[in-house]
Amino acid sequence: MPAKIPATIVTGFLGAGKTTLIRNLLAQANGRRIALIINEFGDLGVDGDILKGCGDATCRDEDIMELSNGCICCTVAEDFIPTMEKLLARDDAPDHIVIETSGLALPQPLVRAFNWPAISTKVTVDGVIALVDGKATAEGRFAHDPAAVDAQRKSDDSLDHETPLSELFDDQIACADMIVVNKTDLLTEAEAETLTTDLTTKSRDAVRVVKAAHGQLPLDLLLGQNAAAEADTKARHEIHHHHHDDEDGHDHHDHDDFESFTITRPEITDPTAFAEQVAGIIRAHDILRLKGFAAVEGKPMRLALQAVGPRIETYYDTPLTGPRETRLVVIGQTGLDRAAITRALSA
Ligand SMILES: Nc1nc2c(ncn2[C@@H]2O[C@H](COP(=O)(O)OP(=O)(O)OP(=O)(O)O)[C@@H](O)[C@H]2O)c(=O)[nH]1
Repeated sequence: MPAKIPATIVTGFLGAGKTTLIRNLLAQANGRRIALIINEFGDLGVDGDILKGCGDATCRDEDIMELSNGCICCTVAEDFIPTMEKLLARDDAPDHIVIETSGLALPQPLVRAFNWPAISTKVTVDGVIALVDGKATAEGRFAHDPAAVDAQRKSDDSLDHETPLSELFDDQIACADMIVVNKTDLLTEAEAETLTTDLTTKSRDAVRVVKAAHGQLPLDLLLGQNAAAEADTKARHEIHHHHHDDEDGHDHHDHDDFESFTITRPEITDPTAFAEQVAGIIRAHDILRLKGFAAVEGKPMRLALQAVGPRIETYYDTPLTGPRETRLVVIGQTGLDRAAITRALSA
C-alpha cells in the first residue's frame, strides 16, 4: 500500500496568525507540493484570497481549496470529506496537506474524520498545531470569566464560569501536538515565558510549546511530526460539552455564541483615516475580528485590512480586480449591533 499522505491541521482562535504561519510555511516549501484546505467563518473568503494574492510561486491557485462557509467541525460529511476525496483523486497528489480551520472550529471532529473509510487508508494527521495569539492571551481575552467565578463562590449553585472564548481556547489546546505562542514581538520576554510555562502545564504530556513572531518557524519543525492523531482521539478529547452529535458526521457545536456579517461600501479615500475609524468602531462594539479588502481612490492595488481586536494592519497586496468597492467581514460574539456597525463602517 502506498504511504499515507501526511496532513497538518492548523487551529487557533480568530486572528491568532494561522494564515500568516501557513504563508511562511509555503515560502519554505522548496519544491515540496503542499495543498491547502482553508475553512473560514464568515461570508468572505479572505484567507484564501490573501494566500492566492501573495505572489509566491508556491501559492498556486489549484493547490488552494476553500471550504464553504461555516466551521469545518460542523460540516465534515458534506464538505470536508468530499473536498479531501477530490484532492486525493488528482493525478498529481500533494506531498503534504495543510488544513487551516476557522478560528471558531473545534479540531477534534476534524481529527476524527480521518478515520472515515473514504480517506482513512490514504491520509493521516501528521500533527495538530494550535496557534495562540500571545498578546490577546496575555491581555486576558481567553481567561475564564472572573465575575462568574466570584458569583460561584458566593452561591452554592454550580455556575458555569467558562466563556465561549475560554472554552474554545481550552479545546483547541487539548487537541494540539504542538502549541505556537505567536505574536511574541508584542510581548516582553517575561510575558512570553509565563505563557509558555502555563501552556506547557495545561497541555498533554510531550506537547511542544514554541514561541514565534509572525508565524516564522522552520518547516521541518512544523511538518513531519508523525503524530497519527486520528489513532489517538481519546487522549485529545474535548474538555467542554458542545452539544455534539458525532455519530452521523453532523457535528454541531454551539456557534450561536458567535456571529458574522459582511458589509460592502464604496471605495475609501484615506487609508490611515479609515483604519482609525475602523479601530474606533471595533472598540465601541467589541468586535473580535474584522478583515477584508478596500478599494482606495486612485489606487490600482487593493488594500488588505486586518484587525484582531483593536490591532489593525493595512497593506496593498495585489491589483484590484472586479468592482471598485470595499468588502469587510465582521465577527464577534452574538448580539453585535449590525445596523450601527454597518452605518459606522459605511460613513
Ligand atoms: N504583531 C504581530 N502580528 C501578527 C503576527 N502574526 C499574525 N499577525 C497579524 O495578525 C493578523 C491576523 O493574522 P492571520 O494570519 O490572518 O490570522 P488567522 O488566524 O489566519 O485569522 P482568522 O483566519 O481570521 O482566524 C494579521 O494582521 C497578521 O499580520 C505576529 O506574530 N505579530
